[in-house]
Amino acid sequence: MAKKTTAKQNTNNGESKLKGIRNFFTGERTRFITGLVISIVTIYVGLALISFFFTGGADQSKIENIPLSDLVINRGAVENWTGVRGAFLADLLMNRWFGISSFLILFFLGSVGAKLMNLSRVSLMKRFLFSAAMLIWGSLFFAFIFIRGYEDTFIYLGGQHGYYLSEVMMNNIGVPGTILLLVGLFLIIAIFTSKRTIPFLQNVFSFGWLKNRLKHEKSEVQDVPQAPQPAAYHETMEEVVEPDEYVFDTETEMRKAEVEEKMPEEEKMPEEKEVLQKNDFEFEVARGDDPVVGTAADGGTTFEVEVPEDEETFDQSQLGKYDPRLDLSRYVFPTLDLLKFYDSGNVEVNREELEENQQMIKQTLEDFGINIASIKATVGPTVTLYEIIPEAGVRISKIKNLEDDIALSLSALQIRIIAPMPGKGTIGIEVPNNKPQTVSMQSVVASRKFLECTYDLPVAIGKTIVNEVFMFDLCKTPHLLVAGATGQGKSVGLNAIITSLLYKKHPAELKFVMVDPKQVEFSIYSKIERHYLAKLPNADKPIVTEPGDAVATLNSLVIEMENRYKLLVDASARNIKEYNEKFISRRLNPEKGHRFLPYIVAIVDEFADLIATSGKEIELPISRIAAKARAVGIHMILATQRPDTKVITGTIKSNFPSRIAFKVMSQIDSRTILDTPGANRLIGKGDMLILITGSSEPTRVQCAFVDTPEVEDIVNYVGAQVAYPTAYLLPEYIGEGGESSSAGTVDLSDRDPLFDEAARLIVIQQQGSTSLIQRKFAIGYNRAGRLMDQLEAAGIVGPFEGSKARQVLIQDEYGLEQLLNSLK
Ligand SMILES: Nc1ncnc2c1ncn2[C@@H]1O[C@H](COP(=O)(O)OP(=O)(O)OP(=O)(O)O)[C@@H](O)[C@H]1O
Repeated sequence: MAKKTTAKQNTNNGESKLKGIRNFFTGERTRFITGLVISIVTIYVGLALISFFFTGGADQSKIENIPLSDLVINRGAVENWTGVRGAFLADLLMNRWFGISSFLILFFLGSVGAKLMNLSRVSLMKRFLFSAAMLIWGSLFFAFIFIRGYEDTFIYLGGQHGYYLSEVMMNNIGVPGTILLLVGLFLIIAIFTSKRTIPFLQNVFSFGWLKNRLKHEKSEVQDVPQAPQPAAYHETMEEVVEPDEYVFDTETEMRKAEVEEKMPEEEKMPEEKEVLQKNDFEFEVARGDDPVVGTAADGGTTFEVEVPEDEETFDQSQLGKYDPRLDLSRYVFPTLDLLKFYDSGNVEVNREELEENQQMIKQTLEDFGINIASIKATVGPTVTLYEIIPEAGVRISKIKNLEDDIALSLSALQIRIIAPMPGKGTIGIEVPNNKPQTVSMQSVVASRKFLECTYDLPVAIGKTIVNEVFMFDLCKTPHLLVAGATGQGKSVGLNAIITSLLYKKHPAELKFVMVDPKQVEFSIYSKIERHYLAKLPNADKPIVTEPGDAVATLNSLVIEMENRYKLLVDASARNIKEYNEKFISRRLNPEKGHRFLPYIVAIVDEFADLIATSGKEIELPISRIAAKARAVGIHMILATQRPDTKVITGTIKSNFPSRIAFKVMSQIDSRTILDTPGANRLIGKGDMLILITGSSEPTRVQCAFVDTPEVEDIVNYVGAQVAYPTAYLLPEYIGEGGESSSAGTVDLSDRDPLFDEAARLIVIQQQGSTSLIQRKFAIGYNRAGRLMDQLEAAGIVGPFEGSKARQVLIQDEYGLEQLLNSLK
């Protein structure tokens, strides 16, 4: 047995070493260094090639037909700037291989270096195919052009490769055949390289350019007086229409189309023939494959006017794909070394503990008259699952009732019985390990499962009982309710969710709305305001901490949701993914308000406090977002310490099918969150039950641990990089009373008319409660909240204290009247 354990440990050690080696080679640092080395080598070879043009002749006799080993001994004798190795390499590449096309090898190597250093995001496969094709073509081309001069020069511009190839071609298909082959190959390469090639060729082959020129000349010769045109129209046309140098360009076409649209109706009358003639070529281009359509007889009505109006026909795909990351194209994702490594990724197995526990479980059950047919243990990071098969005839409910007895016999704080295990035909007993292991965020973020996942909003939150990384797609969840008693790992869990997303999503693709009434949980993320946060236009802080601002922000999110729906309908897209795909392929017109839509994840911490202070006012936007926002990429995470039914109401529950429960104090709380007991039997410290929409049973997961210094390192890393000019601005929300939402400072010179009355009420009642003001004066929450802010600014009440009423700082009416007088 001992041998077996040692063997297993050895295997584990071996695996973790292998993992370490793999991590080393795939790590950010290694990639960067490799990229740097490749770039330096590229520059060196580039210098060798350039030098070859000047020194190749002198070096020729010294290096030709001499092996490199002999040359190295003869160090220093060559003139090439890069020494004997450079001279040899340049001679090899230039003369013996591909000639001057060899620079394309450097082009590809440079691209590899830049990609590894994260300086560019080109597709290496495309670069490789382009470089390889042009290398062969270029070599053949230069050899063919300069074939006569080969004997008289030290430099073979096409290299020996091109020289032999062009000789073979000329012998087989003759000079004209070789020229045609070269032209054909060049055009094929150009077609694969640029989307503009085909329209360009269509224009050339249909002699469109010639017709344009003729028309242009004709109109000049006829010298027909120009119809009066609006200045703007005239100027723009001159800028856009250059028939002589005409190249197909959809962007230009669109601009022309707009100009046409701006034209007053009478400007388009048939008598202004020259205008139409001037525009004739536009129809031709719009239907490049059908030159007949573009005659003046068509009346010049179709393309220019219709395209901008009909979203379906808007198509700028010739411009290539829109890159949403372009603004922050240098953005570098946080590296894995910012996270701490707490565990080896492997669970340590304590055989003695396992056997002892098995024995005790068996014994306890036997004491209650339950015999077991078999027992099997699966060791997780913090909990071990013992699966038992009782002998025939045992009632399951009987075992379920023994939770406390088994816990007592195992001296365990909490055990959880799952009877029966879904889909397994066994009964599971989860027992906490004596030595629980911390699951580091590093181990889940660096896992292959996470790195290779293709979820839209991937969250790797921890490890299951079988030590597998547990992941879910927030897009599918689509909203999440997180609950757990204080100190059981809720904040760490929220940070783990945010961290996962930061490791996978570019700032262009994701924005967070953070609501944090405790004021301490999310303040750390302020540093990434201009990268990842969304806020109200006039909010001075990116993290929402005041209930009034929370109401305004969530209502603004509802407006954002509605706006996004309008865009989706306009684009005939069913969801944000389809919409963004259309936008990226430039089939949506930005001038009609279309834009790339980032996902928005709204995280509301201490939701219970907000419900206590704002009640329906906050519940309403939350319910609307939860019910509808999924399709437009807005997802919500609600977290609360107090999972009672007043907070997690039926409406909230029905809209949040996915839930996470950390340890809670009672079975009732567990039922409130998960609809089943069990969360009360968790062991804390990140131990949780996750119910993801679609699954009937919650999964037990040990939450990954991410410490505040780690989060700090990540936000510092992100925050130090180039950012957008501002946070993502949500639409302005006009609150009750017609005032716009504001999180700015309070102006006491502009007090609410009810200010004095409200102050008296608060001081007489000695209760700093917003809802009291609301009730007494029959006003909405927003106005009451603003009044409370003014009372705070005047020093009548203390600061916001979560669910508790504010402290009243003025003890009697006399003191208050004095203060009110001083404000006048
Ligand atoms: N996943 C985890 N792994 C290991 N330890 C954890 C984990 N999560 C939390 N802990 C421990 O529990 C402590 C409390 O966690 P956390 O601050 O997340 O609790 P909380 O539920 O947010 O509490 P509160 O609601 O009072 O803010 C942490 O400081 C840490 O020591």
